[in-house]
Amino acid sequence: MKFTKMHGCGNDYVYVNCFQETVEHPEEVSRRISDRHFGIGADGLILIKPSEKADFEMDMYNADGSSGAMCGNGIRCVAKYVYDYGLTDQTSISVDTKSGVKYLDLMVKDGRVEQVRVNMGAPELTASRIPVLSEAEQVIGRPVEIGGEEYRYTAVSMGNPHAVVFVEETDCLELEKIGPLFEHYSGFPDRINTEFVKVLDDRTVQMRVWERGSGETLACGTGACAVAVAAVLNGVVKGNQVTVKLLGGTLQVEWDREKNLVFMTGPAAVVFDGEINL
Ligand SMILES: N[C@H](CCC[C@H](N)C(=O)O)C(=O)O
Repeated sequence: MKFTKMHGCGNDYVYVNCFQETVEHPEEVSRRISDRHFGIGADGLILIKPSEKADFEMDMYNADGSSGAMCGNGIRCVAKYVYDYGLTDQTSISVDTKSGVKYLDLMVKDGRVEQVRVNMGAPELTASRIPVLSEAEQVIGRPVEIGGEEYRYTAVSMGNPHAVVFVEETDCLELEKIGPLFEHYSGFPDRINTEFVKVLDDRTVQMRVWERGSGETLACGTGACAVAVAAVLNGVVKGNQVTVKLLGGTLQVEWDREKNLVFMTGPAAVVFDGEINL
């Protein structure tokens, strides 16, 4: 199977051009190739497919083989792939995902995509639709006890579920301990992606993330969007543009309140092309 290894802010996936390749049992393939010792090493697998509804389709799998409904860093890399590898010459494209069709603007320099701006759609705040179990209609800064500790979290879906927790410090967090406790908490029926966020100033936050199905990653695009929405809702930033610093890079997120649309802008990079016998 031919593949291209790419990353968005260090959130790295194996990309397969399914206009040319056929991938049987993608869940199993994702588990195998994601292993950083016995496989290629990645946070998961992303298939780039033809689509009836959009210019392309993104079919994303986490490292544990579970299907991901949306992937912010991944969709920026899909945009870079289809332009740089000649599947399109358009700089505005649409990509269908399990969370609907997304619209992207590609910023090209010397014939290659450097940055991508993604219309990530509207944030979902209704608890039952995220889903999180809560007696409240929306979960904004509400208490939850997980692993014997109390946290305050804000629940946001960007097509996939997120729990955003504001903390004093992120560096000292033992994510490998608390991450799985959040991911598998009974109050999150479909599991959840969890972001731990430190506010740096009234426009900037830094975050770490424990991703559903992949563990700690260096960045999470949908997570950065959920964090920006949660920061505005909790009043910890001014305005509606947030700079989100992640371990692997920085994303710019804007929540257009009139249109209720979230826009994420960030980089995408190719690491190498390869071929693997599965
Ligand atoms: N782990 C996520 C999918 C990948 C999201 C993340 N890598 C991003 O950039 O948005 C989930 O199961 O919902």
